[in-house]
Amino acid sequence: MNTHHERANVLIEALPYIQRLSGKTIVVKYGGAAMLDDNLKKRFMEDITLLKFVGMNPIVVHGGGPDINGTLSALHIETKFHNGLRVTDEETMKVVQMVLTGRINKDIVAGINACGGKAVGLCGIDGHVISAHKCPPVEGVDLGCVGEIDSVDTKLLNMLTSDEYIPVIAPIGCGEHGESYNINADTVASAVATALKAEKLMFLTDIDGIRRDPEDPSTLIYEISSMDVAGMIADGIVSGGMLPKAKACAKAIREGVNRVHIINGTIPHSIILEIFTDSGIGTMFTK
Ligand SMILES: Nc1ncnc2c1ncn2[C@@H]1O[C@H](COP(=O)(O)OP(=O)(O)O)[C@@H](O)[C@H]1O
Ligand SMILES: CC(=O)N[C@@H](CCC(=O)OP(=O)(O)O)C(=O)O
Repeated sequence: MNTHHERANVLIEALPYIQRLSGKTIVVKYGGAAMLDDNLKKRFMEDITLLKFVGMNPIVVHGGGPDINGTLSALHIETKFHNGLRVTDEETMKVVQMVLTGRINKDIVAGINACGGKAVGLCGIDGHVISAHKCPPVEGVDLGCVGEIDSVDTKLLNMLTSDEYIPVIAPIGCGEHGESYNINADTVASAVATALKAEKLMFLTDIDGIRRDPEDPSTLIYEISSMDVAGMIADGIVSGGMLPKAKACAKAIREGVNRVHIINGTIPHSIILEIFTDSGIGTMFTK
């Protein structure tokens, strides 16, 4: 991009998207490789800050699975997953809460603030935003402190977004007796977007979207109906960490979120590319 004219054109092309999404809630699930690379992290913080400055209401829900694994391993605590969910005993729960609400949440908040935004970090315990109960056993496996969401209280989130703040949410839920629950961040992003009737929900991950063959980039599915997700899970096409993500996407679109996308967080400024272009990127979910 060389001339002033070309630069101005780029900004003008963004105008219809800014007009359409101004005042609208955009929930972004931040996770995977985009969270591990410093350069990508910086680009992510810039994108979120930009969305706020052009009048949208971005909300970040973050994960941190790899970071939790690293800390557990340093503490010689075994990591176990079942169906993409961490089997979370009491000891593991302490580490999960420490890593998510302590280190990761504050890193993201500080990063957005350094870009000129005003981020506020919280988890589902703060303001009792996410009420949860213990998840029943999955295929006979007791997942310990893994929670299922009962409700999302939108009051605090609306207070923040209607002002100059950007909420950054760690995926911890709160039980009725004050106990903490570990909830998959994709599930939290979906529930938050649904409760807020968000215009858009985007999942940043380490792959370009849902593929028919996870190993073959040419099999990327550009558009998928939420009705087809269960079949793809049953056929074993969607597995591992993509399981909660695909379920979360299908649920959000069925429950009224207008647009739901899985996009590749390893592409710098992937959020901007998705929002400010007609073709978008990644896998888009439809009803
Ligand atoms: N059909 C599929 N298409 C794409 N990725 C898939 C599929 N099935 C399983 N996966 C796996 O899911 C991973 C993404 O999930 P995960 O690593 O948990 O992401 P995140 O950390 O962003 O939540 C991909 O890297 C891929 O290995
Ligand atoms: C129940 C459950 O699995 N919770 C997740 C919460 C973090 C998360 O979801 O992180 P990613 O988005 O990076 O996978 C966990 O303990 O890893």
